[in-house]
Amino acid sequence: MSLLLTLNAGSSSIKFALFEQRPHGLDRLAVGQVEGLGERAHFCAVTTAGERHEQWLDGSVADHGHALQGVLDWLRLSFPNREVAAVSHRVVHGGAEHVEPIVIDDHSRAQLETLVPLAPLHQPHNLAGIDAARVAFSRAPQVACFDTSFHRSHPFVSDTFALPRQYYEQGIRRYGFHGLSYEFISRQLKSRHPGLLAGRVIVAHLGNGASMCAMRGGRSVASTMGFTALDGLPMGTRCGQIDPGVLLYLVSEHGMNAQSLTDLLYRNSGLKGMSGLSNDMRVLLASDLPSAREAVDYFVEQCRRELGGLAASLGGLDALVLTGGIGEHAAEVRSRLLRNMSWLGIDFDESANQAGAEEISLPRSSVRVLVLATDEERMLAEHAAELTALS
Ligand SMILES: Nc1ncnc2c1ncn2[C@@H]1O[C@H](COP(=O)(O)OP(=O)(O)O)[C@@H](O)[C@H]1O
Ligand SMILES: CC(=O)OP(=O)(O)O
Ligand SMILES: [Mg+2]
Repeated sequence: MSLLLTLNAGSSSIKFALFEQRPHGLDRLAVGQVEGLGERAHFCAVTTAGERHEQWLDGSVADHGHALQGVLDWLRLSFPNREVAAVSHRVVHGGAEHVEPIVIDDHSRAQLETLVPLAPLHQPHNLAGIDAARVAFSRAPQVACFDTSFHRSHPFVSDTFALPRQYYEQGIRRYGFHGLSYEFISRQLKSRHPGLLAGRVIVAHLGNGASMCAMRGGRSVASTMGFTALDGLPMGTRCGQIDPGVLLYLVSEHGMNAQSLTDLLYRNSGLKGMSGLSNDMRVLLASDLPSAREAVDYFVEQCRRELGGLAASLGGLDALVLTGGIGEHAAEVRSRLLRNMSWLGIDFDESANQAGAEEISLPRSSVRVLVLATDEERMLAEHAAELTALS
């Protein structure tokens, strides 16, 4: 049976998962990650059978190539004589063109490079992962799955900014991101809660990157993220929605340029910038620092505003799904987000919320509130299986 490898490459880490194509579907064989790229890299993989493999990788400054060599070595050791039939990559930006996954060739690889300025925190690393995988797994097709594709169903009003039309034509649009996560949740609704799929649903993907997606009939009709993955909700290190006048002011009065603004808005803002402590929600919730409390307050406030805005855009709400690291695990954040929302039809059950139940709305709530685990890796594998079966 063929193996599929999925890669989600970030600036300092590569997360991976290994799947096997079986007649009944895809079985996950292992998950792992290589952390500390650019410094001393650490490899860790755990098989579904429970075997754990950890090691420090050789090489003074380990890069994406070293990391994938580590994956290759582990594969040879743990799954001898098994060939990887395809490698599936999460690529954050696909622009206006890519409405579905593709098998990468030289032409598409070059085209994806032009989108680096639109996703500086992700795209360069996604492409470095692809380049390294083309070397490490030279016989396997490389599949790119885009975070933006799921949102290409946006109507024009959710896809544009209020700029002269020529900018829209030039590609300055609200693309939206976290599409693999939303697609997975949409498929989960279809299989587990089919009655909800046709309705008006908001999915909140609250992780280190955070966004919300308004869906109708399981398709995206609006998202809080825009041209880049900076807009909308505040995130671990990103600012979220900001008055563009602030940026003009920082350029004209503080002498900031594109590079210093990129560092400020992508790497040093959000929960980390506001708290001066950490980008990690767990650390902030456990802290007594007033700045940590303010950062969480701001996060919750912006989530509530966007929730109300997207519900208005949908003309009402049938279900809210919470997912991502914070959405799935931070009961306190969920509780603060859902409190005093009866006006929107949300009445939640605090004990079900604290207990980690899948459904946390009360029977009288006209909006059903679900906590569902997302799985971007499985979505990557499913796309690669579908695409390579066709080619
Ligand atoms: N038990 C928890 N309580 C509160 N926050 C949590 C918990 N587990 C994870 N998180 C938060 O989830 C965020 C990471 O989300 P995740 O979706 O894993 O991010 P990534 O985008 O890196 O995949 C971090 O802010 C982390 O603190
Ligand atoms: C698009 C995005 O923000 O991704 P992540 O959550 O992985 O940072
Ligand atoms: Mg994420």
